[in-house]
Amino acid sequence: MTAEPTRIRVAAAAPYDVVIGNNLLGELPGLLGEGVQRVAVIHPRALRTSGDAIRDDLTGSGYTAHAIEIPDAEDAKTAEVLAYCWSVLGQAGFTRSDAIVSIGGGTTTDLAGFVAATWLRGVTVVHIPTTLLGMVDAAVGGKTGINTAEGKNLVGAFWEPAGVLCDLAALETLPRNDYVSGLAEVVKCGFIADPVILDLVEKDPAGAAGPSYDATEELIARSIQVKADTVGADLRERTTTAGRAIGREALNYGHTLGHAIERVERYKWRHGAAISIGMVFVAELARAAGRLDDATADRHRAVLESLGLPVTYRADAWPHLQDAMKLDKKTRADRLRFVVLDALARPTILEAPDPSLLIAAYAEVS
Ligand SMILES: NC(=O)c1ccc[n+]([C@@H]2O[C@H](COP(=O)([O-])OP(=O)(O)OC[C@H]3O[C@@H](n4cnc5c(N)ncnc54)[C@H](O)[C@@H]3O)[C@@H](O)[C@H]2O)c1
Ligand SMILES: O=C(O)C(=O)C[C@@H](O)[C@H](O)[C@H](O)COP(=O)(O)O
Ligand SMILES: [Zn+2]
Repeated sequence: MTAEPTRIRVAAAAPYDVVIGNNLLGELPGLLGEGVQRVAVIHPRALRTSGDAIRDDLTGSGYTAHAIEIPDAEDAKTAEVLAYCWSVLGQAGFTRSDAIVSIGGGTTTDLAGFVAATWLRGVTVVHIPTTLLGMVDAAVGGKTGINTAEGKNLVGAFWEPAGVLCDLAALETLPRNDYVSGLAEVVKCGFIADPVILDLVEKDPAGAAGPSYDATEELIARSIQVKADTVGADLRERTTTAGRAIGREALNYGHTLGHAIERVERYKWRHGAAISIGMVFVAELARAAGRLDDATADRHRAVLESLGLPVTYRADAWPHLQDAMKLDKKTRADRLRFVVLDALARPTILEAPDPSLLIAAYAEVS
């Protein structure tokens, strides 16, 4: 007997489910909806076999299925790859009643989501994330986009999927480094909203660093719930600061410095590794600003290090990182804005911190 999949609803304008389980392909036609004739399956080379299996399935169900193979990892999130996808869709005659399916990690779902948002000003997309990071974060919530030389995700759109299918079997083939990178976003959800996540990781960090941990499914479901609740309350990241409450920006915890590191590394680093350092940095920043207690600040380094994630970066990179942070999406005019914690699970915004605080915080991670 197969266990029933877990379903987490995302309260978008058109609400959709994130489904967590095994063998979920049977759900795909229902998500594509009525009237779809052509489906483009966008996947990286590493997932060609899975892409082919989906196309065979779709063909068997009467669709005309096209493959669009894209480069691996961040090399997919470029204007050139976007234009290539548009040209395949154009040549295959894709209309507004046709659809896109993405299968891959967060880079694939970000790119494919943006293709769907822009083709004919928006067509249906279903995401099938195959990395931990894709399942708990990238495929959920409708942020799509690409990088430019100037910064991470600088061009994009909000475009919600019709559904997200997380087949846990995909995690079995994921390289350990990529699994651990996804755990950075899981830990992020623990710090900003659901501390039970931190308890589950701390109970057995060596076990938690792989998909066969007995709490893996709970970690995934809890993280998706945090993401679904947060985006459901602020789909377009419009709640910046209303009193102490912040909206979707909370999900950007650790990303101000993290994205800057990714740019300095010319997008060759895994996202989660950069975000890990970014979270330790903002914990130190909050501590230096007198906002966060020592125990919670120290807990960041301890939990991330216990998973094998990096917590330090090159001291000499600071000027370049500062430059990159100026183009962070939370920045307003020349005022940097950081998501920090006032306490565990109490995210807020620290606006235009004194440069001495930034230098002190960076000294702690370099
Ligand atoms: N849109 C959002 O809300 C959001 C949220 C978080 C992160 N992101 C973005 O997600 C991206 C990172 O995603 P990622 O960490 O999944 O990286 P990724 O997409 O580069 O995947 C990591 C690697 O794993 C391979 N892979 C994927 N699935 C596999 C599987 N099942 N078995 C074996 N190999 C597999 C890929 O080919 C790649 O080499 C970043 O660009 C980041 O900016 C977006
Ligand atoms: O969904 C969100 O909102 C997030 O901030 C989630 C992040 O983990 C993710 O990396 C996102 O792509 C960052 O968004 P950006 O707008 O800072 O590029
Ligand atoms: Zn992220």
